[in-house]
Amino acid sequence: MPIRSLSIKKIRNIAAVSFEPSERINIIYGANGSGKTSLLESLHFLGLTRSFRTNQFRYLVTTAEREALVFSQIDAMGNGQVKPLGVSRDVEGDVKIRYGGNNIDLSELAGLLPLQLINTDTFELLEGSPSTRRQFVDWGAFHSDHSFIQLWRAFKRVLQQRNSLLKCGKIDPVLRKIWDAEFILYAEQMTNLRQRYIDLLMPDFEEILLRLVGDLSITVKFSAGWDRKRPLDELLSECLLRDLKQGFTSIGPQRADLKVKSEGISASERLSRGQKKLVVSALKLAQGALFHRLNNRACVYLIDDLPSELDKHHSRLFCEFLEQTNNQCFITCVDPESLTAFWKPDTAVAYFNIEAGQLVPTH
Ligand SMILES: Nc1ncnc2c1ncn2[C@@H]1O[C@H](COP(=O)(O)OP(=O)(O)OP(=O)(O)O)[C@@H](O)[C@H]1O
Repeated sequence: MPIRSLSIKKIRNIAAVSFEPSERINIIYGANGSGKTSLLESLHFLGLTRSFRTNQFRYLVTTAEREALVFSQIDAMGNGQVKPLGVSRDVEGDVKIRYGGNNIDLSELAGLLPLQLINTDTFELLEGSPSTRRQFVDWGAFHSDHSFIQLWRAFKRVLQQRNSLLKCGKIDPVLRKIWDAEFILYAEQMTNLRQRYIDLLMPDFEEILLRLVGDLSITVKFSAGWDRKRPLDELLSECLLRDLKQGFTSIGPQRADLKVKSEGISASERLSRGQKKLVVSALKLAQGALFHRLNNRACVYLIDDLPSELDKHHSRLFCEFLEQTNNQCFITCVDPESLTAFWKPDTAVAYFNIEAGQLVPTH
């Protein structure tokens, strides 16, 4: 199990909370405004040094305090070797990440604690901009191939350079040739990894979707950001006049997307709220299943208000699926009774009641 113990300080209404979570299922329940989502936010902060609710970090830190801190003992590789992991960040944004007594950077942290979040914002995966779906694809590409992060960084640097040349309104042909050669090299390699990841993910997604929703026709197609049937250098040349006018590169991996459709129509237009939640959850659960197969490690799932939007039958199917995975789950809800009946007696389920930022183990 990844997280053995947790200590949270100065995050929203949580002044100080320490607890030992279950290796499998943790139900955190409490009234509105009690701190359930703040607890999930604290775990998200531990894994990614930021909130999922705000881009303004100072709002995550308890009012009138200067610094948020989450400290944990984690078995990152799932091999029984437990090491301390601590993340702190002050209101100015300065971050410290310590693992096993050493400072580490954000990409090392992301590798240690693979997190999956399912909350109301996850509808964005269907309804939001392509960048949300690129993040989804890149999470998987990052965790399934170690070269992806280098390629992504190299491509970002080339794209910035190319765009700043385009912004000048004219571009030296020799210079353009040099930058385009690099652009194409990284674009192709990065896109191959993204495509390969989606190809690997689809069988898991289809299987999980069938279990969660039954016979709902959903197709997921990766779109690279340009027509891959044609050479990218040709397309870049064709788009040059337009790109010079706009001051940015209009084709390439920075425009990649996932097209999710039901019966040929955009899933965001066609599906009900509950169906959307189940489709997004199936995508995220598929990522966890594939991650486990490729890395022999579990993910940490943060699921805010699991029962919302779902009827009892689908909540049960969701819980039954979670129960059969190896993931460590932190699930919030208002009423614990809405989830108690779903677990087998031998599943390690821990219940915690949160009241005004104070956590008490129950059951
Ligand atoms: N920076 C902050 N400092 C102190 N308290 C805060 C801060 N930000 C938010 N709060 C308060 O923290 C409390 C916990 O909010 P949270 O969203 O975690 O509740 P919740 O249990 O998830 O509620 P709900 O069921 O309504 O979603 C709220 O009362 C909120 O007003």
